[in-house]
Amino acid sequence: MKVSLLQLDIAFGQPEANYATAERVIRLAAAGKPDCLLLPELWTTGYDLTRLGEMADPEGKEALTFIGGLAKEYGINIVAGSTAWQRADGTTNTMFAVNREGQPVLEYSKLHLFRLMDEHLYLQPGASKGLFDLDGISSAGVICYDIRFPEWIRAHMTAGAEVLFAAAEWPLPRLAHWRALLVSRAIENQCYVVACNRAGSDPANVFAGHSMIIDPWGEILCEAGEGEEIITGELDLSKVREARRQIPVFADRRPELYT
Ligand SMILES: NC(=O)CCC(=O)C(=O)O
Repeated sequence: MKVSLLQLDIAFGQPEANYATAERVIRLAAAGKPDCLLLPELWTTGYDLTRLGEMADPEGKEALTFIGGLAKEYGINIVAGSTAWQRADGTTNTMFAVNREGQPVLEYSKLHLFRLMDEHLYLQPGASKGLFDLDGISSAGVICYDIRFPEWIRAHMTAGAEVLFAAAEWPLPRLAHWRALLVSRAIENQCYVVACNRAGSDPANVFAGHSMIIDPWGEILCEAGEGEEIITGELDLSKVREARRQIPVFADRRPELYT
């Protein structure tokens, strides 16, 4: 599977401008004929939390239609990072994915809200797993701060996932954490980690970029710099099976002792 990561800069609180950027960059990336694209977290609005309720997309319909249309036009899978969805009980930070026919295959709302960036004041947390199937590959999706919770990622891996897609707006001061956490999630779960961060800044943060693809042995296959960039890498799923065969971590677990 060939995957392209779209490390976009995001205009603060300007969905129209961000849709235009996303369309331009998706068309550019799709020309390279990847099997799958990945976008960052909250790419339609950025972290304009005080206005997020006004800008949130009712049940994600606008974003789903937009991304679904492009996926179908190019015949590619799109793991569409996350956008703000308006629900009956508030706003969620929701990741979604569509298949080559433009049909939704994933809807996952960020489970752990990041207090340092005030998410808990404006967002409702999700409550279900981000498992999905992409061209027959068992996959999982998580959003930014969720990568700090290894037990949550493990719950997806014990359910069979082989690829972890992460969408983020991760600030530059914690770049070292971003890299170490992602590499750790890949090694401990013997899976591919495909992680797309944003570039640029907003009134409160400078973001780290450094989107990357990591293989099941923890080797970084490709990594962006800090600016806007598209990076592309190939996943070879036989490497997941080989790593899990050589070091049978999943068979050796003793979960009855872990609580
Ligand atoms: N958008 C986020 O969830 C940021 C998470 C983060 O920066 C962290 O250190 O964790």
